[in-house]
Amino acid sequence: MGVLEKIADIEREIARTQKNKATEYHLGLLKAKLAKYRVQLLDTGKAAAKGEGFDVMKSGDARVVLIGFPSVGKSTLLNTITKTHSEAGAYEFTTLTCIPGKIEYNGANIQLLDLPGIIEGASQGKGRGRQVVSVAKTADLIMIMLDATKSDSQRELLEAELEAVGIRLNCEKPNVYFKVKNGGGLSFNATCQLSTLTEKMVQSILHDYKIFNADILIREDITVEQFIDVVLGNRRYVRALYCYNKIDSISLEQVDQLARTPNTVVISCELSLNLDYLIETIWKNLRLLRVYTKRRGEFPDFDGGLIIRGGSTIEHVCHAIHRSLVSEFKYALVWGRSTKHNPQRVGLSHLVDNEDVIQVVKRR
Ligand SMILES: Nc1nc2c(ncn2[C@@H]2O[C@H](COP(=O)(O)OP(=O)(O)OP(=O)(O)O)[C@@H](O)[C@H]2O)c(=O)[nH]1
Ligand SMILES: [K+]
Ligand SMILES: [Mg+2]
Repeated sequence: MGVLEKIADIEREIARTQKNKATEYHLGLLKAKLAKYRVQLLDTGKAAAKGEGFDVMKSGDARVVLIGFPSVGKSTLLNTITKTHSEAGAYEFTTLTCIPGKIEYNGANIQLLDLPGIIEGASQGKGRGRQVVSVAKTADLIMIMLDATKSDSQRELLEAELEAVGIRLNCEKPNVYFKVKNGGGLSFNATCQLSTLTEKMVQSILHDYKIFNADILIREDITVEQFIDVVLGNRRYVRALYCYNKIDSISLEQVDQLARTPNTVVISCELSLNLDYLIETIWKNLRLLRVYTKRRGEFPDFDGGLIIRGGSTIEHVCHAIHRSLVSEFKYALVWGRSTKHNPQRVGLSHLVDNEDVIQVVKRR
């Protein structure tokens, strides 16, 4: 009998078994068996050819990726906060590919990706682990979804899997200038006190990587690991939000404690608890800005607006309006948080802020 038939058999048996105290144990065994076969399905790639179903096109203003162990409620969340349907079930590995959904908030379209659950060893390729973590690398925000009823070790295990593929969560790229050259030896400088890293360590690390000529300028107190990250260069620095689901099944005290953890939101998909706050927090973590443009003598359209990344300038805004606008740009008038007085006349390099109103004046 093939894996698919075995799965179908067990699913049938689960369906016809009445749920009660006496059958609880039997059902538990069936679900465990089902999960085992579904992992086999993932490993052998029978569910989909290698990588198939994981190359979802980026769309919208930003991408949020759901990462978590099986059955924490990732698909249920997608079903609850987007119009897309992704199969959810009480057994592990219900989801086998990448399912995209869309959150509309504050005028922005945010892509939300549901993925198979990952297990310990995912980064080494267990289950669909490798594909899942490589999708995580493309995220603007990783949502680490956890089951509030399970032990907190799940959180560290997930972090370790993401670390192992070069994802760095909630930290900035180290402020280091590093450039490999063709000759001239190693030139090492630091603009600050270093508490662990020394010139000698840097030399021996670089020798290990067969780098003998390079300029190194360290601008902040970093660790050895951070320096190795800089040398390897293929690290992704991604923001992460921790989301504990199923708070309907734990005590109020426990909810309260989890909710106080940094970068954390507690929810219940089943009872629709705190979902608005989750979406608001996603928006904040993405650091997107909404700005409004207006023509001379007219009011801005506050229902429209442009969605841009935090840290954007007037030049970025011009590009978002029209490709050729920068070449015709004379100055811009800005009303809002980014200005000292309203309106303020600014140039292309002016940093905009959320809810700014912008009027671009062209050269004639
Ligand atoms: N009590 C409770 N159960 C929930 C909640 N959200 C989801 N569930 C249940 O958790 C189980 C797993 O849900 P899924 O959405 O399939 O979980 P998943 O993380 O997508 O699972 P995989 O795709 O298998 O990795 C289902 O039986 C859901 O009904 C919740 O807020 N509270
Ligand atoms: K599931
Ligand atoms: Mg799922």
